[in-house]
Amino acid sequence: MARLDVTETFKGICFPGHLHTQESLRYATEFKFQDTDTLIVTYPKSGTTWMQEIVTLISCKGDPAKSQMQPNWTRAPWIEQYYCSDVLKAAQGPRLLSTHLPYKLLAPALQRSKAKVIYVARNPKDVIVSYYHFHKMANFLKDPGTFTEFLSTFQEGTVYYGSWFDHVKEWTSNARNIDNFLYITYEEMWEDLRSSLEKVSRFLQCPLMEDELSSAQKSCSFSTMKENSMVNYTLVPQEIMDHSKGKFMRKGQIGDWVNTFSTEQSRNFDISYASKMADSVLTFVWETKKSCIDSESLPVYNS
Ligand SMILES: Nc1ncnc2c1ncn2[C@@H]1O[C@H](COP(=O)(O)OS(=O)(=O)O)[C@@H](OP(=O)(O)O)[C@H]1O
Repeated sequence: MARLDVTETFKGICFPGHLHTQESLRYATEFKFQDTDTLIVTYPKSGTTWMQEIVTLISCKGDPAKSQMQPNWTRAPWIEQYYCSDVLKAAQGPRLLSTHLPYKLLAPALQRSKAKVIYVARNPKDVIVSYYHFHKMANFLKDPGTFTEFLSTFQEGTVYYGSWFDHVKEWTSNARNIDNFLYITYEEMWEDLRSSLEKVSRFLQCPLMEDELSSAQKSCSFSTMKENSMVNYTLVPQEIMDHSKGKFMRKGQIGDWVNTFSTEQSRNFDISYASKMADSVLTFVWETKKSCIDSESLPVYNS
């Protein structure tokens, strides 16, 4: 199967050619979800790997040995990536799946099942900074140029996987069309990991005992995951991800965008955010545990 070339798109969106083919993207849009599936949905750099680890640890009752048996990309494969169908042939029991695809590409397939969906969102300014650094260390992504250039491409929505604005708006505003939908933010997980683990375990109907919860919390902390080769991508060859240029588990912070954005870039982004999100029924408040409030006020970012 031919990998996508640099200029090739699928339904108007570009994807990293190293991981995608036209067939793999079609496979995802026609995916046969099972009612027992759990699907983690994220825009890139929003906490995908973290949630993959959290769900794995919840399903193995906090046992770190079990969660360290396989790398995250086979434990919770991205359904749009070319190797997914092979990985799933060997899958046993309820499946944990991941996707960065926008809602409109997955809706028909998803609505035919009662699969559980966990949507993780993150402050877009932190997403942009994380995404920018990822482009610099992942050799299979095109050169992002300067931060100013990348910021402008991100705002135009011509980055890999398309517009962040459309992704968040479409998934959250269509949540009611999905039977089992959990919305959670990176910031919420960061501020209170234990409560977030409890929230996800309740959603998965897989309650944890106190000691299991403590063990899971330790294993999915940033410091533990940074050293865990099953999630930190150090198993990936250097020609694909060059860890001498930057780490996949980079900073794991909230509000760190202030160290990269200039005051003017931040102000311009706020204006662009306000106009692009104006038609959303939701306002995303990143600094509180509330996932959404009324649509009147501007977003509040962590600073
Ligand atoms: N446990 C934990 N705690 C806090 N932060 C964490 C954790 N695990 C992953 N991360 C951070 O998540 C960022 C990577 O996001 P994704 O996993 O969504 O990336 S990807 O889309 O799968 O490439 C990336 O963020 P940045 O550090 O800001 O670059 C990771 O460091």
